[in-house]
Amino acid sequence: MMEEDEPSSLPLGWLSDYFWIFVLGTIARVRGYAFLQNMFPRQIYAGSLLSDSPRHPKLCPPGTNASKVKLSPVLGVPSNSLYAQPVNFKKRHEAPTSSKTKLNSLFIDNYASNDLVNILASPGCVSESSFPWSYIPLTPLHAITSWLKHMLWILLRPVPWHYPVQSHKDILDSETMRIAYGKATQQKIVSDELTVVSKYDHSMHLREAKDILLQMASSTSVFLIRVAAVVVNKIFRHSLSGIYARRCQLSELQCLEEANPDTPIVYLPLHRSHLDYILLTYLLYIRGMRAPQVAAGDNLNIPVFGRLLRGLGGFFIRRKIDQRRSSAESSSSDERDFIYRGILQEFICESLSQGYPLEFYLEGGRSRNGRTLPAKAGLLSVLIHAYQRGLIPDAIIVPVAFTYDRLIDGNFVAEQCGSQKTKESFGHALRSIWRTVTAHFGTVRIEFGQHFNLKCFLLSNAEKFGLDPAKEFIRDGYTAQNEGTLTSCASSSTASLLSASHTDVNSMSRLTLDLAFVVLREANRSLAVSAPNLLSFLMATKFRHGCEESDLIGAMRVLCAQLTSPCKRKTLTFDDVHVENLRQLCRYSTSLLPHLISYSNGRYSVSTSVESLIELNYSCGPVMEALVGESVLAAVLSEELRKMSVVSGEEMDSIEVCWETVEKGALALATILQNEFIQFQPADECKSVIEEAKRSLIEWDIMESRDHSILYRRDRYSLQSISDLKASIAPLIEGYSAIANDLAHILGSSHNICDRCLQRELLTGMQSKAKMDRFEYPEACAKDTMLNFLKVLRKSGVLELKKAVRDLGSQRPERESLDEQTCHAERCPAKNSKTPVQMSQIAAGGMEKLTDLRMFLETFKSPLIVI
Ligand SMILES: CCCCCCCCCCCCCCCC(=O)SCCNC(=O)CCNC(=O)[C@H](O)C(C)(C)COP(=O)(O)OP(=O)(O)OC[C@H]1O[C@@H](n2cnc3c(N)ncnc32)[C@H](O)[C@@H]1OP(=O)(O)O
Repeated sequence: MMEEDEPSSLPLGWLSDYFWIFVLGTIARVRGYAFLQNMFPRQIYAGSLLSDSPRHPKLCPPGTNASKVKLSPVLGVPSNSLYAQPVNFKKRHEAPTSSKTKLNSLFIDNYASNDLVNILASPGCVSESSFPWSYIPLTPLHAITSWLKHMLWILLRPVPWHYPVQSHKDILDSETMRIAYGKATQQKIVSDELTVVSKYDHSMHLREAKDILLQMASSTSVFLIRVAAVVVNKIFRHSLSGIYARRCQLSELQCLEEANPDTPIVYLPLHRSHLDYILLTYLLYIRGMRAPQVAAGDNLNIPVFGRLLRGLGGFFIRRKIDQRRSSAESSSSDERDFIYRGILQEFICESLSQGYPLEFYLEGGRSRNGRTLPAKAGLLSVLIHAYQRGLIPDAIIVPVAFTYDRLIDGNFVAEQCGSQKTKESFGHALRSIWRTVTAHFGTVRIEFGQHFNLKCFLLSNAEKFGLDPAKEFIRDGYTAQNEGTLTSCASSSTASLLSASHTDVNSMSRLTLDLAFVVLREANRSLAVSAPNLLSFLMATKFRHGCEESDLIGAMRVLCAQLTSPCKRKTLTFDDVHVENLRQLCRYSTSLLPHLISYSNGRYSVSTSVESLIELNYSCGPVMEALVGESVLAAVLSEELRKMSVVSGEEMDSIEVCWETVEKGALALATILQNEFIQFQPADECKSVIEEAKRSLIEWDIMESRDHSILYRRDRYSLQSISDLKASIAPLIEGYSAIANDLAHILGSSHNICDRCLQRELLTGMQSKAKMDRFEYPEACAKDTMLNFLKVLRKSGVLELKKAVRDLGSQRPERESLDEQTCHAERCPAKNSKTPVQMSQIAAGGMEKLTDLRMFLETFKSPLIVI
């Protein structure tokens, strides 16, 4: 496979190194070194300058003398080639520090293992063995030719598949659309109280369908993908040190695609950055695989870029499928946009049946808190439906996860502090590109989770949800008769966008959701943890008040050992966990997050502004998720220990706690935190997560297992570990507790408040408390924390939402028409508009539940005294 990838297979033999070396070697002898060096500035990195061995470059960390030896202008030479710079270059290239200074190759040793491949570098880039170093002066020219070859290598990658053009006519005339037109007509009859439908109505639906399809459809162009791949490579080699993927996973995917040409691959990545879909398409193109069609929110359909994305495989979908709907809560059949749903379903089914791979983001958008979001199952239901209809023989589901050392999209702090999301626009896109080109973001790691077959999943899980696998998922059972029931609301085998509301089709929708959770959990499991993640986690929990470097390195070693232990098996983006390497990684991570963490005189410290802490919390995400079970268990355990010490009133060497009590407390806390962590969804998964956490704590020697209890030694290590683990969820507990208190206050005095006002009041309340230093963890004042807790309150029957429809068409004054549903908030934006509002109020018996919840959360706030 690799030989095939070599750029020497290009029709560019005459550009070979040796040809140029021969021609220019002669010139060099005549004109001398200086001339060539001035002509071709070269790219040399601080780390590699100190290297005298290409395999083991001796790298210099930032802050030391050597890091002041910086780059000259960037030519875009693959960083691998820099290994070979001879030591004596050091003196000649002491250039001043610039913002372009990269630590690019600083940690290349951490990544360049045999198992990993950097998809930014072509396999044939210069290596020591293939280049005669006696011709060192010609390196710049060599760099240009090898750069050219690299670009051509990317541009001329073999494309294994012709991308078929999708026939709009077939979609518009399909059986599904016929049903959709019928349903839309019925809807019109009911809403307009008509008795007859004119021909005009039918052609109106057809026109509407055509418009929707035009807005939605992609038109993949191989030429555009080729050009985009070159541009992507060029841009990201400036701003990233590397994009690493596992060789074995890539080969496996390639084999999978080659072996199953008729079975579409469905990529389901976690969504962290706009880079996700760019890198995935780039990677697949570079490896000679089919580029997928990617579901993009229609907010990205902006001038110029919208067209470009279409050509690169993007198709545009609404973020809210029924825009006519006034709220997500109502799902009466009247408000469903059947034509849109029909087109979306048919478009996806048609692409899948033509063999296009599909990519979409189950979370429905980028995570704002660094953790995995709950799934939205609409598109997944279309996939299952396409299989049920026999349009595809099966589908290969591939969970994907990206780890960024530093997020290119900026951060989500403003949104978390209550600002509106910035609307995508042409200018915004240009600014983002500029930011990307002019800054450095470390490395990206792509991990593919364990792939599986859709058919296999459905057949083996159907019974769990009371479905008959033979009836539902044996393709041959699908007949035109079933098609009839597609829209008849009766059959459970119709989990599609056009079928009965998924709230009615319980078993099927639960199975679909289960599939979504399996994918998200698998992607989450495979997510690699980077050094900045680890550093952020430690600085946000254990070392909030700063620490000595040696303490940090010690804690990081323990954390790495815990995460890679047999019970966790997390992947780290680096292999070497020796002290010196960890020291370098910490400094490197600090250089990527300078506004959050600083290092001076051997001490690390954290910026304590609310904004910084929120951003730091984002960066902790993957570690928090990996340890969430242990953290919940630690919180409950520490409360039990505190209670026991109070009761006994004496210091004991060890304490035995009843496991059942601890487990019960942990499950209750996990249920409250279920919207924060995908690990606790669905609720019946919580128990296994807590069981697994128990095993981890035992394996890490923090506690011991007895028959029905756990033995806990009161030594410094155990107490400190419990306290550290608890600290990772402490901001959430503090946030929830503050919201519960404020809510009792707000809804106690004003019984009705529109939901938006409630959210705003809660957030501003928390923010003003944070300003007055009333929070131990100010990052608790994040919008997502508040929204997630409100969801919990609604689910547990504390709060209820009521829709208030304002009838402003009448002549009555607005206040009267609102009746008792008036929002009492002073600044209610909906007060003077016709917007229907959601009113939040305490449900019957909700106040008591809220009080219980407040008391429960309060118990976890008391700190554990570490002896
Ligand atoms: C070479 C280098 C360069 C490469 C350069 C590449 C560039 C390449 C292109 C760019 C590409 C950009 C990519 C950006 C990335 C995003 O923009 S991410 C955002 C867009 N994507 C997504 O959101 C995908 C996931 N979301 C979904 O699937 C959502 O369900 C939908 C379809 C958007 C609808 O969401 P919604 O309106 O909130 O409604 P939801 O409650 O989910 O349900 C809608 C219907 O789905 C069905 N449904 C939902 N849940 C279920 C269930 N459990 N069971 C059965 N049916 C269900 C039902 O029919 C339901 O209707 P009702 O029963 O409620 O009436």
